[in-house]
Amino acid sequence: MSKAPVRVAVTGAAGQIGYSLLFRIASGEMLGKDQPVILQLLDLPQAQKAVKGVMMELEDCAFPLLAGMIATDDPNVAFKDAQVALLVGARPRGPGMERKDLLTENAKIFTVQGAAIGQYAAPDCKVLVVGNPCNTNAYIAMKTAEKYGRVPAKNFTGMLRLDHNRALSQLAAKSGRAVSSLKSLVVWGNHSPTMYADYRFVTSNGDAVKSLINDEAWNRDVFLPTVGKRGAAIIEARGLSSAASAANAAIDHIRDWVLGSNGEWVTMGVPSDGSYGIPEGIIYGFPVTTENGEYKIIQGLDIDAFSRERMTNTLNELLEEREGVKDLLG
Ligand SMILES: NC(=O)C1=CN([C@@H]2O[C@H](COP(=O)(O)OP(=O)(O)OC[C@H]3O[C@@H](n4cnc5c(N)ncnc54)[C@H](O)[C@@H]3O)[C@@H](O)[C@H]2O)C=CC1
Ligand SMILES: O=C([O-])CC(=O)C(=O)O
Repeated sequence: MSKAPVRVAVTGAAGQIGYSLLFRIASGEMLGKDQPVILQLLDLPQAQKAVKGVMMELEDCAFPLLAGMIATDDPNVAFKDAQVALLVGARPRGPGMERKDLLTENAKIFTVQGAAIGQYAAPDCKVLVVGNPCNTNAYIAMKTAEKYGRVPAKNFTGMLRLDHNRALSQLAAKSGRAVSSLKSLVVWGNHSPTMYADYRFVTSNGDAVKSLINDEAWNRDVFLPTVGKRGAAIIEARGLSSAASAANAAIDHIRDWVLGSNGEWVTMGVPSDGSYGIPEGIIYGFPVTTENGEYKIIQGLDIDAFSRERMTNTLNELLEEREGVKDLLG
């Protein structure tokens, strides 16, 4: 018997990430090749015509798994009974801006959407915030939804997977090992240049990649800045922020969360439970494994002085961002 469709809400459906994301969700790449989906597409009133155009193209693909679609400018409709919610819609940054410069402009979106999720989404809805600054936006949505006591705080996550994937590719190129052979990478903290891509535990076919590379200056002076500033480099090159790679990371994040990571570590921005001294509730990039629709933070990793300094630096930025939105959360 075929499975019941899963309702997937996607915001910013008319945007560039939306255009790279929706077709892959509808083709089964996110929730599995046997899982029908209903797409619930949210965008602003002025973007509804463009959303209709995207829906026409989705129709024209005749995806066997696409069991239905709606378009709306009303968050309460878009999130109704959603089991997965991808919060993409927000203003992207342009050249010369940092992601946190978007905070005041985008933050309000996430109080409204957090309230809609808190009231109308399925109680086990898995929420991924992509719109920047994504950690703090996820925090805002989580705190707002919390007031309704339905969707648990642990279900609100932010996207560090693009940073994780970027770091994997850089490590593969430097070590000469296949990207698929690399295990146990972590990206700690905020999705911003302060993030700490920690390659100390990475192995490739049983070999320690740090020893293979054997170049601490490369880690500090090339690897960390390249990964941290990759979003800006793409804006500089394309004139637009990354879209297909961001959509790909969103698919990876939700797929692993729902279908499991088979014991592999992946990076998710999740509300801290106090692990590694990160204050509870802060949405912070942690290494996790996922199984049966739940994530578990990897415990007991050794944190050396260099790592602690980096982890504190990115935490301090998140604390500052939290301070900046406290009035919104009342
Ligand atoms: N976390 C990550 O790794 C990444 C995050 N991003 C972020 O994703 C966001 C979207 O990027 P793009 O798709 O390139 O932008 P875009 O400008 O192409 O599309 C954004 C869409 O969101 C819609 N929108 C704006 N406010 C909305 C609201 N209140 N409700 C529903 N829809 C709304 C717009 O009408 C537009 O259709 C940006 O904030 C960008 O910075 C981008 C790349 C990676
Ligand atoms: O850099 C940006 O503004 C878009 C983004 O988050 C990324 O590409 O990592």
